[in-house]
Amino acid sequence: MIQFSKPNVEQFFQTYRISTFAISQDESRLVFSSTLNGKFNLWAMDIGGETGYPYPLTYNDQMCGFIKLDPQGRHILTAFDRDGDENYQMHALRWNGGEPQPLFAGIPPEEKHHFLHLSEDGKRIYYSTNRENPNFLNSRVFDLESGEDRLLIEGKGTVTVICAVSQDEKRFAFVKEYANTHYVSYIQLEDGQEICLTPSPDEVHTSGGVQFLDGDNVIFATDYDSEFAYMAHYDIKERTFKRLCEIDSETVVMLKYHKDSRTVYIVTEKGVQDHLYAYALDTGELKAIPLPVDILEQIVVARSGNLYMLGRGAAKPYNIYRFDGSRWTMLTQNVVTGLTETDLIVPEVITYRSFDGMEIEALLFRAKDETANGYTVFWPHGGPQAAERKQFRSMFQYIIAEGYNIFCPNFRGSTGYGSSFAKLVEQDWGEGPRKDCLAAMDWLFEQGISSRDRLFVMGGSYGGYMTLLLAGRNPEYFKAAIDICGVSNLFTFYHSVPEDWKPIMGQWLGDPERDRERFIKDSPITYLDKMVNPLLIIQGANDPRVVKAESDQLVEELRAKGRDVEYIVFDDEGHGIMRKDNEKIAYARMVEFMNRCRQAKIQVEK
Ligand SMILES: CC(=O)N[C@@H](C)C(=O)N[C@@H](C)C(=O)N[C@@H](C)C(=O)O
Repeated sequence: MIQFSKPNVEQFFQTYRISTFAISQDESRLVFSSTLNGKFNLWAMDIGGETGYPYPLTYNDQMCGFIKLDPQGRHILTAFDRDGDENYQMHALRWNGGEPQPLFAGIPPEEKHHFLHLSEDGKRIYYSTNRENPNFLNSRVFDLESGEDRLLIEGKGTVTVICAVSQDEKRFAFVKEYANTHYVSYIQLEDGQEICLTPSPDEVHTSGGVQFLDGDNVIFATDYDSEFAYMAHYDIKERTFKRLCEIDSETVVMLKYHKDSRTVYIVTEKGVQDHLYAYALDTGELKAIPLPVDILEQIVVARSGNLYMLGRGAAKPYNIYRFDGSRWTMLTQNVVTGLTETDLIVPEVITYRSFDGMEIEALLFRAKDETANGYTVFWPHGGPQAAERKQFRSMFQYIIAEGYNIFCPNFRGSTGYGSSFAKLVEQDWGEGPRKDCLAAMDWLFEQGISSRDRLFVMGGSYGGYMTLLLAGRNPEYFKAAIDICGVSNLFTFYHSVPEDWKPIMGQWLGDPERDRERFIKDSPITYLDKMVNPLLIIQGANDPRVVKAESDQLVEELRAKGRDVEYIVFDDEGHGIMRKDNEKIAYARMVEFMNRCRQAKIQVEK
């Protein structure tokens, strides 16, 4: 029989990313933002038949923040940033695409818009912006016909964002954010009165995802007085709060209401996987809907009741699906060219005990016997209040096909394991989570999966920070490390984050004056002398979250000491690597770097 050679980096990157999508009101047209031609652009597919063929709508090669189709099919509303700077600015496009037209003329490059809602008649856009209020944001309504742009909600005290609009556009919901684990939703009434949706705004809790059932009733997700967020109801007339639907050990992360059938679609997260349910408002019946993916990124409920979903799985790239009440149809055929799902690796979900007895969940991807090289890549995730989940990553599948195992611990601070667990990283970036990583490495050694000579550490953003901190404090545990846009210095990071993150920095990370000693202890740059393992550092020049200076300062210091540091900067990237040509360069360099380090004799004191 013909023997095919093993897949190379090219093959894994024939898949594309999809970041968001929209469906036309008559469900004949799907518009999505994707790297189908290598860089993010908008694409359309006519899906009146069972499937369609994608055709391009833009050629500006930029990420978009949202897509909204005019209900009468006159135009498309969207927002683009510039090469990863995350300053998404609203634009309109002709229905059949072309050159995007800015909605606001002459605005500065640092202005950004978060779209929320387009009125039923397609005339008014509700959005939040940093214009005139860079730290706390303002929410406004822009009239597309008259050009009037009116202030609705002024952000005061902390970041404040509009999150729902009643059907008659007289009442608005907005959310005040104090931390990733503390945000509170309110309703603004016609007379300007503000009503908190939970019994006490002073209790630390989350409440968000508000949906108006009608002018007087809203549903939302909250963890008020609970470890896991549930669906709650608020009656504005009666001023009453009620728990409506709780699902054991699952966190409600998204709600979508379908008015005609009085059904709420509930998305929950539980550890490394998502779940979907249909909840009947009139009977309280809750039905699980089996999913064709592990992770749900976005759902849209059409007027007909059809569900559209963007999702991915451990061995399934991003795809958009339609659910007609009985079966899912994959509308975008995004697969790894030439491979089947059985050629790809799905992870085992394992648990291990950490230094203080806490149980930690982790994903273990094992390379196939025929390709395994005996080495393992240890991947601390970003966020830090995110989790590594069963989400397709071309990079992972490529590295595994090259023979490496990958291990991803959901250390304390990860989401999906309850509110208290997520809070454990707050103001403790470098101690508890790092010790969870060391306990995971010890577990890998005890199980015979890896050893100190056969382990690499690699991560992005907070994961890059943890990689660098481990390299500085515990270099004897592994051979070499790869940092992708990681924080190197908590003092400079604190001052360089986007202006609208500043109100939450104290709760999230701490205060550089009050917590000076801890900032020094938890900054990787404090440990230059011990940072002796070879390092590969990758950075986007336009990253607004972890700015390039974070990588520059570390590279400069280490090179001055004569250390083995490779440094790659992508001029057209922001926080992470999004463009396919850059992905191929970066991931091929990672594998080359690890292959080189495997051969080299590296002396780290054990
Ligand atoms: C609400 C919000 O945006 N909070 C931010 C402070 C936040 O948590 N951002 C993270 C998603 C993030 O970008 N963190 C970096 C450091 C990362 O690890 O990716």
